[in-house]
Formats: sequence, structure tokens, C-alpha cells
Amino acid sequence: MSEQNFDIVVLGGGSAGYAAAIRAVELGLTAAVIEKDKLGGTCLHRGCIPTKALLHAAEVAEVSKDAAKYGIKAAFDGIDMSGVAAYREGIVSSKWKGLQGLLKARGIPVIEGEGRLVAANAVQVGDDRYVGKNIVLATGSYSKSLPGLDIGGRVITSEHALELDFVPKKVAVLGGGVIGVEFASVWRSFGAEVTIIEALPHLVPNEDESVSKQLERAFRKRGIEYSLGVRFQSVTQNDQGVVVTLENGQTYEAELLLVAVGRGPVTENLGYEEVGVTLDRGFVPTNERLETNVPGIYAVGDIVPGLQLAHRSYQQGIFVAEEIAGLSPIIVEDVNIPKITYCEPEIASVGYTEAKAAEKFGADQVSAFDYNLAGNGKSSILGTTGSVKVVRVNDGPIVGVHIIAGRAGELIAEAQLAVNWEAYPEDIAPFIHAHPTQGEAFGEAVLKLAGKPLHAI
Ligand SMILES: NC(=O)c1ccc[n+]([C@@H]2O[C@H](COP(=O)([O-])OP(=O)(O)OC[C@H]3O[C@@H](n4cnc5c(N)ncnc54)[C@H](O)[C@@H]3O)[C@@H](O)[C@H]2O)c1
Repeated sequence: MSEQNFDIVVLGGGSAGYAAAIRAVELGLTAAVIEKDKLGGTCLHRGCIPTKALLHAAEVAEVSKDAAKYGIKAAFDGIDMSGVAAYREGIVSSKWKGLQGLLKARGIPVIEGEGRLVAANAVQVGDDRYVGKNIVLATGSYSKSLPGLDIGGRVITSEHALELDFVPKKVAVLGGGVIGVEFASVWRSFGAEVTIIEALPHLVPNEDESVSKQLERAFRKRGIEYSLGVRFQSVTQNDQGVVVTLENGQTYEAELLLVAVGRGPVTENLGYEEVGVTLDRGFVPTNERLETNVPGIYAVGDIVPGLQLAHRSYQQGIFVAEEIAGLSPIIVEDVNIPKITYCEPEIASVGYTEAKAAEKFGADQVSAFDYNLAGNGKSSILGTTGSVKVVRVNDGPIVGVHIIAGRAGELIAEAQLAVNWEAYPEDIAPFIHAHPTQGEAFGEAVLKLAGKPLHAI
């Protein structure tokens, strides 16, 4: 048995864990990362990166189907899933190599193996013990299912969906949240018939209602079906496919059922509770400094209650390293972290929805302007529709921005600054936006809220 000592021992080498180690070493501390699978975790290997590669392939399929609209002679001749897989795997493996290089260049050891918390200052891997003045738990999340709904065969999660080597003819998607609508969008572009089942009254129910409604219209137009406000009851499967039954008695036949009802924390059988770390429904509650109830043990990423996003994980990893190094870092609240859903059309948002802002500040204290992209030249050129909604406190700052448009995700950075810096529309209005860009839509909404509309009424 060997023992090695570090300032910080990080359990889990995903976005949160490796960010903590990198920042710690930049600050002159020593850190080691323990990883049982591959450095980069869910985001790099099973989540953000490979799914966005699939979504880009889907976009290329749509563009090639639409080529004639632009006077281009091209014919869409189907999807070669082995080609899609090669493209996707190529991106993942190059990012993986890059990440390994980043940690190596900083001298951060990555210990391969399954770690277990064995004391408030130690993680064990096989016979070896890694002792840290501080421990950072960063063990991530897994695709959840519903009680009584077993994953297997034709009932799959996003991990399996990513690896499919064929395009299903007909798919049922359980859950109209982020993962559900992203896969529905890909499969539809690849030619599948898709039905989404969502228990709440709207798709992407955490977004501003106006955005959900626009997505529903756009999906309907694309031929994506959905049942809203109805819960799943049961599924049966055989060699041909699945039959899904809903609580209202409706049934759907499909080749596959994708279960996308959320992700649960990976915290079981890792020694957390034995060492005294309190869990709450499997998640690890922390104080505002991200420290658990056991002094010196911190938690970051998807195991911490709240948004499960890679960039929140980066933020938390950096934060914890700075906290341990004795700096006084600040952390952005979940509500002010930008969120992007990469379906077609794409959705991006930051801050309060109009309804949540009304709840928080009072309905008569909030104004919103929803700029329709029909008035935006670049959007017409790109053939995208949608809108940019800006929510402000009356005579006060911008508190929310909600975008639905092709490439909406690339438009959210400016809105994120406005919301986090509590900018007033009047502050931003003088900074005219470059023309023609989709970014002008945010500028137009801001001009309107500042009382000087240009291309809006
Ligand atoms: N682009 C991105 O940033 C991205 C991509 C993928 C995943 N993620 C994150 O991963 C996490 C998991 O994503 P997800 O889409 O699985 O979860 P989610 O929470 O976004 O959506 C799950 C949906 O399933 C519905 N649901 C739950 N039980 C149901 C039932 N019995 N019948 C019908 N519908 C039911 C819920 O109402 C909800 O809308 C999320 O936190 C998400 O933000 C983010």
C-alpha cells in the first residue's frame, strides 16, 4: 500500500473535477485527480460534445434538404450513421487528447481507478491511498429512469441513443426537457417519426412560456409530435418494438423508447455517508462556499443540487480551488447562468423568465419586449425564425433574456453580461449592434425598452 499527499485530492475527472485541479495548480497548490473511466466525464464522452456533433450533422442534413431554396443544386440522399459516428468520435477523441495534454502540462497526476472516500482527508484506489488537506467530490451524474421502468433492450437512455448505428423509423421520447427535445430534433432531421411525451403542460418547461410555445409550433411544423400534460404509465417491448401507454389510456407504438426524465447524482457506494457527508436524495448539499457538512470536503458539479450544466461545473471547480487557496471568489447564482438547448430552432436563456420576474418583483414592476426575428435581416438570410425577449424591472436593470433562433446559443453571451452586470436597457442602447447580424435583435429589443425603437413598433 502506498500513500501520497496533496493539497487537494479530486474524486472524479469530469468538467467540475478537472477545472478544480487546473485552477488549484495555477494557484501554487498540488492536486491529483482520480478517474475510473475517462478524463472529461459525461460532457466530453457521453454528453455535450458528442450530442452537439450529432446535432450539427442533423443541421447539415437539413441544409442539404433545403439547398434548392438557395439556388444550390444538391440532393439529400440519406444518412450514413457510420460516417456520423466517425465524425463524432473524431471530435471527442481530439478534445480528449487535448484535455489530457492540459493536465499533463500542469503536472497534475490523473490516477486511473475507482476511488472511495475512506476518511475526511483520504481517498483510496485499490491498495493506494491519496491524502488531501482538502477533498473535492466531483463524481457527476447518470441518466435516471422512473420507478418500475427498466432500461434495456428497446428502452434506452441518451448514452445508448448516442451510440445507435441506425436511424430508427419511429421513436417515442419520454420527457420533453433538454435531452428529450435535442434527440427528437436530431432523429427528425435524420428522417425518423418522433413523438415526445411530457408530463408538464409545455416542452422545455423551465424556459419562458413564449419560447416553449414557439418551439412547440416549430416542432409541429417539422413533423415532431408531442403529448403534453400527460404522464407515462407503462411500456411493453418485443422483437419488433415498444408499446408505450400513458396515464390517459393513449398508446404509442415505436421502435425505441428514449427515457429522458432527468439525471441523478452518482454518490452511492463511494464512502460518502460512512465518512459523515450528509446526502439529500442522493445529492450533496453544501454551504455557499461549496463545502459539505464535513469540514475540508467540498462538492462540485452535478452532485450539487441545482442546474446540471458543464459550464456551471467549471465555475464551481474554479471557485472551490480559489476558496481553498484563500482567495475570496464570487459565484454566479444558478438563475444567472446561461442555458442552451441545441434543438432546431435553438434556445438560449439567462436570468428570470417573464413569469418568474413577475413573481419576484411584482407583475406591475416588470416589462418585457419580444422582438420577432422576422424583422431581422440576417435571420431572413439564414432562413431562421424566432424571437429575442428581454425582461426588465421597470426603470431598472435587465433581469432576463430568452432567445429562440438558429444558433441562439452564440447570441447569449452578451445577454449574460447584461444580466450579470445588472445593465439597464438605457446603458446598452447607445452601443449600436453590427449590421447585419442576428445580434441586432437583442439591440432592437433593448432600444425599444429604452424608449427609442428603430426596427420595432
Ligand atoms: N444543452 C444542455 O445544456 C444539456 C443537454 C443535455 C442535458 N443537459 C442537462 O442534463 C440534465 C438532464 O436532462 P433531461 O432532459 O433528462 O432532464 P430535464 O429535467 O431537462 O427534463 C426531464 C423532463 O421529463 C419530464 N418527465 C418526468 N417524469 C415524467 C413522466 N413520468 N412522464 C412524462 N414526462 C416526465 C419532466 O417534466 C421534464 O420536463 C438536465 O439538467 C439538463 O439541463 C443539458
